Amino acid sequence: MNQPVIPNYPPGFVIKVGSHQAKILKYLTSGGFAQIYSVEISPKDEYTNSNIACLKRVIVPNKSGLNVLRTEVDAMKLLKNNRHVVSYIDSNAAKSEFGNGSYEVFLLMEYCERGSLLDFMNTKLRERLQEQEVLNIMNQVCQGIAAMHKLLPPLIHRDIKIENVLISGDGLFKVCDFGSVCGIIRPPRNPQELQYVQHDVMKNTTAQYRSPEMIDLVKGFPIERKIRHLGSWCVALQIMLLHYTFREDREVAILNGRYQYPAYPIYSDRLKNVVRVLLSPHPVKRPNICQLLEEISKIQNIPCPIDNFYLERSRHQGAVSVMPVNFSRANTTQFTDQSAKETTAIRVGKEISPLKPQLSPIKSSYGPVLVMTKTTPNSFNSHHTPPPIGIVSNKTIAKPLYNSLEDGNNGLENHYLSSSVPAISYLANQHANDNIRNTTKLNIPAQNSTGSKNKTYVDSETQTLEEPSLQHTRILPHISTDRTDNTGNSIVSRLGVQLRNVITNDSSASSSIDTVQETGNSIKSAIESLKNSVSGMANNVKALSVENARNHLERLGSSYSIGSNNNIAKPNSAPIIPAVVTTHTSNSLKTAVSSPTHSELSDENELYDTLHLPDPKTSFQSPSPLKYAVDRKMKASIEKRVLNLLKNAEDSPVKKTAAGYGKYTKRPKMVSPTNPHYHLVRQNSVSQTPLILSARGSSGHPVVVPALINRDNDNGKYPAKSKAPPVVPKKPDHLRPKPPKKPAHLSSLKINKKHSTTVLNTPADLLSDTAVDELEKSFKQRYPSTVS
Ligand SMILES: Nc1ncnc2c1ncn2[C@@H]1O[C@H](COP(=O)(O)OP(=O)(O)OP(=O)(O)O)[C@@H](O)[C@H]1O
Repeated sequence: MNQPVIPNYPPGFVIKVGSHQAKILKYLTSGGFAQIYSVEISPKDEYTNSNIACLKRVIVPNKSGLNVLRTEVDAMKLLKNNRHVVSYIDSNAAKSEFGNGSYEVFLLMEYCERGSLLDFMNTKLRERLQEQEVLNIMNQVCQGIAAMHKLLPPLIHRDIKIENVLISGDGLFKVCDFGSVCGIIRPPRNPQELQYVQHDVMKNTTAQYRSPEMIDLVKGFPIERKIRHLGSWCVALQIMLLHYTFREDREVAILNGRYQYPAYPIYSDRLKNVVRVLLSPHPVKRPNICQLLEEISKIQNIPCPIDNFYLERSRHQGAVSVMPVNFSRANTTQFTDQSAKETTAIRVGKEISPLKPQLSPIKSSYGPVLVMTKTTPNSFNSHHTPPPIGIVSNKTIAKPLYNSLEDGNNGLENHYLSSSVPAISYLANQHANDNIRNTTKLNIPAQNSTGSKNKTYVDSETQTLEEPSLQHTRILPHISTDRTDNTGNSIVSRLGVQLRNVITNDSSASSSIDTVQETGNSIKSAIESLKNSVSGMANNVKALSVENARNHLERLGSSYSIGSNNNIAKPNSAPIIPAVVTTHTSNSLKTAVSSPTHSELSDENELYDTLHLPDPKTSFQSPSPLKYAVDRKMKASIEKRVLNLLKNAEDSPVKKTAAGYGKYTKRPKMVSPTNPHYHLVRQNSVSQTPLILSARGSSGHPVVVPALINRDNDNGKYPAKSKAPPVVPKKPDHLRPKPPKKPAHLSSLKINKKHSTTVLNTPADLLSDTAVDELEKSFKQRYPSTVS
């Protein structure tokens, strides 16, 4: 969003925001797009019982920019009064005097006087966050996220990061900045959708917090809440724990689940296990937010602050809260009888079969691999440790203010498994204004007359408009008590507008896609996209471990012919986000995807592969000969390159160092007042430019966390015309920091083979030890549906 530069309001300046008068007290800061003030409001806010609030002022150049702000406001209204979400107070939008057709949006919200989690972490650079602190922060932030995931349809924050967690005066951690929220984004089904999703992910997420499925769209996982998009929080968590030692390329690390712990403080194996499971590159192996919160609470020895709404809905519906897992490993004896029955029912596909033809590719591949999720009842434990930092005591942890959202809803949360009816939610009906209604008519979710198994693809910008049954809209119960809608409108319906704009190539009303080329309408651009993506994939293969390269090969699935001397592109010379296409035509995988029986799925690898592959039958509704010709060619090319890589790798293993990955950040380094070795730097425009962490190695040389490999500038954006980011010259050996010698007491630690391809330039330890393995096993037993 291009923004005119505007002067700050002076203290004492009074403006009207909705039904409130706001007097500027102090200019606080500027976000990527906003000016932030503390203000005195009248009347006072009932929820916070305070007359001090925070004013966010944003100038947007046009109406489409206004929509983005409306999304934020709507999300805040839906989440209002949750104690772990920054509470909405009032808002309004008006035409601005700055720039023709521009608007000014004012958003009044609860004032979090203790600043952000980033600020807090910066005060802890020396002693770092202790386990109880980490757990407390996680617990509270997860509650905020849970409130979003609990909505029907659920909302995904997409930009959870330490800058977007604020701390209120009474020490509560709260999620803020809902400018990137969306519904579930299904996997792209064609180059046009792929381009759109790529664009959208780039625009709305922060690189270092992306989940693997956001980075590697080729895998075809839907980007959704719950386990599949906990990625953002997982990485945030990772940063909290590990921000001092995260050296190597982030995207590669995220994709491969590689991470390191600092040498101190020592975290418990149980917490490490949570991190380990959370950071699994495979989304199926990650817990949903309820399971995560349960586990965190157990480690803390406190009652879980929320009920498992997935499970409740399942029970309510007499169906299961399904999750695609490797059920061959699930210990069904741990389920209750009822659960076991339900599981069986799902396994044989009874519930989902009628809807199966509608499934999108990835849904088909997940298809019957469904298992009841198990949760353990909350248990109170009296001996808990009070949180050490300004965090609420356990006594104050109450059930969140979940309201009538649950009443009479249709319960099934993972319905992307059950239906792919493109949808806009009931929110659309409740919030839509005239502008949007026209669009929501196209996107309203179909629900059958029984109200069960309705869909969940709520969003989205990637939603196609192919579904005919849009007339049976059921308006679900009231969600928010606030219906003033000064600027409000349906979040999802607006996303529907954007999709329509993509499909109709109407760029006038949408902010997301600016050019015809971006919408991928022409065959040429589609082919370009495919080529670039494939090239990106091939290039990325080098950056991945050999093991991953093998996985790529396996996923290609057909007979290979070893190519001659194809050069592999230099590491990190292309975007890490590859396209969808080349795996779609694999016959062997078609078979695996189309009829995965229990026995067929008993092998983990097989399941893994199965889950990765979109169903070619459904991935492209009308495959053209041209597309397949391109596919074949590209597939052959990739096979050649990958095989070549494997061959070369066996001869001379790729030496991977942090210095070898991508370019280094150009950010100026700021020396922390408390610790000269480590720095946390907040970036403006954080949607595109993440927190840059840098450190000084023991040699005194700055060891800067590599910036994104697929970025070319500080805004994290691609150059306008460039197909691939520039290749960064290799750093001369003498300039590289020498990895310090491993302390003797750590030399016996078992290094995970998977991780061993990376040369780590940090004294920190890889903690893939047996104790953690044991804990993971135990975690699997307790959450068999979560971890395969
Ligand atoms: N309610 C609040 N109370 C106190 N400080 C706040 C509040 N809201 C925002 N801030 C401060 O302002 C900063 C920017 O706010 P916010 O993230 O909402 O703006 P933004 O323009 O969307 O930023 P970005 O795009 O950079 O994420 C926050 O990181 C925080 O430091």
